[in-house]
Amino acid sequence: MAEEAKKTFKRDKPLVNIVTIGHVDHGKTTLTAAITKVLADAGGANYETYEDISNAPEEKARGATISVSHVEYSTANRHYAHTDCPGHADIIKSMITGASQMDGCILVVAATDGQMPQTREQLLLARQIGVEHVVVFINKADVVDNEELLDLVEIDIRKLLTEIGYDGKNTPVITGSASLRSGGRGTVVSGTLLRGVIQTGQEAELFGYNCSFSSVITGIEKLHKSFDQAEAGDNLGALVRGLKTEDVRRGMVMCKPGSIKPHQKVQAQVYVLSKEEGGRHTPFYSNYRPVMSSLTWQINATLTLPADKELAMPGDYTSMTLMLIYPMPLEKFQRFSLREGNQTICAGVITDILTD
Ligand SMILES: Nc1nc2c(ncn2[C@@H]2O[C@H](COP(=O)(O)OP(=O)(O)OP(=O)(O)O)[C@@H](O)[C@H]2O)c(=O)[nH]1
Ligand SMILES: [Mg+2]
Repeated sequence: MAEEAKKTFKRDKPLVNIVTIGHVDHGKTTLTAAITKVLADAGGANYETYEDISNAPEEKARGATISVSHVEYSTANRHYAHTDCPGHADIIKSMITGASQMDGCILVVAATDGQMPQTREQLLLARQIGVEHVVVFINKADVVDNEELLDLVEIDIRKLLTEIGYDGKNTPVITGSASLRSGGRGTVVSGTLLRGVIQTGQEAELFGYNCSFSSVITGIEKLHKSFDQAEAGDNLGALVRGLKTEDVRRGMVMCKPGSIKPHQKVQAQVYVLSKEEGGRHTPFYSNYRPVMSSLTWQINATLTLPADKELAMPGDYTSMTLMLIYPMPLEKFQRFSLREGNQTICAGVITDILTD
């Protein structure tokens, strides 16, 4: 199929030779497959699966045996011949012995590891053999929920690029997840199943932040394997149809349609952490506006103390009303905390849902 596909491409655009480089297991082949998938949906490629690419034949080039795969695709302005090799040794061999001069490389760096010795070595070689252009893809962002860590990886790579002689400041750096490319099939949402059972084929609703979407679960993945069903307690990725990546936001809840509703105003019982427990040193009053954090969301909420309570002291136990800036997934008996900067100042539980 790949051979046939190549014949159908018109050579009416400039041809660019590129190669994926990066440390072992950082996701070069997954990204290569993802690019063909996304461009296949746009009409510029034939989708080549991870297996198509990784089972590519060995090749003899200038005396060395290299396990190498070539894929081709087109964008609006260019036609690409993309080389992907497994592991450090094959990448090095292919860059040195390969028949065509590489115009550019995609440096894949897993956010979970950051820069590794082979990242540096391959980038240095790319520079030495005259590869002019580099695009960095910081991969596996789906398993890093710390924005600062992603920033650090980016800063570190820019530093490395500059050190090696590339324009580290202006090199395009893209952060994402090659394995969660959604291209047409839907979007993968990840999280923990809190209760019940889900099965593929079931309808689901996603909501939060004043948005709500109806969808169908078309796939369930746990530890990189596919399943038809998942149970409470499972950490999973669910492929949901018809949603775009930008529709989904951390903190949203996916549930059986109508089973949980968003609410904006609640009554709660709250324990105000004492100074010794890391809480505030001073009291707070009604109309105070901390960040409310529950499940996986965090948003601002305005609190109102009971009429007979002028202030809440560290160490107090009090009821309060909370008005959130958006309706969010909230249920009676749900736990939450109130924060101020990085500091937890109250721990609470919802005792009632209120309507205005
Ligand atoms: N969580 C997560 N896993 C990923 C992502 N991309 C790739 N992986 C996983 O990382 C592992 C390695 O991915 P590959 O694409 O084989 O990595 P590679 O860089 O081609 O590895 P070599 O060819 O052996 O050097 C696989 O188990 C992938 O499923 C991602 O975006 N997120
Ligand atoms: Mg590979």
